[in-house]
Amino acid sequence: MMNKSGEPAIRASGLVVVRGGRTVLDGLEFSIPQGQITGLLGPSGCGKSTLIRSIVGTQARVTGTLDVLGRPAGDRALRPRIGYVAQAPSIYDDLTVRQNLAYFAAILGTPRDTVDRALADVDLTSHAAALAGNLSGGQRSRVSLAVALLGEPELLVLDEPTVGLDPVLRRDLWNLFHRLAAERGATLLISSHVMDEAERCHRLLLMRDGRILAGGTSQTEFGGDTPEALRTRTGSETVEGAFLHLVDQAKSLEEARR
Ligand SMILES: Nc1ncnc2c1ncn2[C@@H]1O[C@H](COP(=O)(O)OP(=O)(O)OP(=O)(O)O)[C@@H](O)[C@H]1O
Repeated sequence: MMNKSGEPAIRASGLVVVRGGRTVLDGLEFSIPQGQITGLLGPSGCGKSTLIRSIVGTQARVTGTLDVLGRPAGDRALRPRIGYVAQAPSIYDDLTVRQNLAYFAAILGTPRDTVDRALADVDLTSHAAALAGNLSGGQRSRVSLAVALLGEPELLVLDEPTVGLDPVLRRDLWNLFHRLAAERGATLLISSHVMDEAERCHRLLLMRDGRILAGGTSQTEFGGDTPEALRTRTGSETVEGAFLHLVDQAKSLEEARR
């Protein structure tokens, strides 16, 4: 299932994205290790979704280097190897949960038993016969996640998967993410603007205003700071504290340059 070990799952160098005349990603340098959970954190509008879309190959006007599982991002051969869950759930409201999964399984050509496994993974077995249109927001996003799990992708890219979920479901989903990494060797890239989720990740990439604030290749050789390294390096008790410390540091550097 995994690539040659030692190779990063994702590697970016000089990555730039311009949208509507604005430089939304400004020369990113980072790498993401295989088989681990990397959290992509930063405030709303900092460019997380743009970076995620670049990685899964749906973003226009991407320049620089962006390699995913050993191939250039967007390469057709990558499609079955990546599971992507966007912020808005992409499911059919007039089909049941099971019908949604069976439909996507047929398109992907995955065996039928993958449907039951994906349902169990996201804890929706008891809702298999419910119409997707009648589900809560959190349940709908779990159906989207189940669709992404069908093909047992090597890389799972999840854009804010825990938004709007209650604490119990959030915990259960994070347990699932850890099982996918530990037992199936999957690589997960998970965006969030909730800093307390950072502690649940193996590695972190912190973003602000289209730039990497921490976790880029300048800090560590192999991409991503651990939450602990970030806290230690900044003398903070929490990742949120570390983030604020780095924001202030970046601001005073900018001011000193002026
Ligand atoms: N067509 C466009 N023209 C100009 N700016 C744009 C365009 N599309 C997006 N942007 C800007 O690009 C930036 C990055 O957007 P993006 O959706 O990647 O942010 P994000 O970090 O995912 O935010 P959120 O967490 O709120 O989804 C935002 O500041 C947004 O306003």
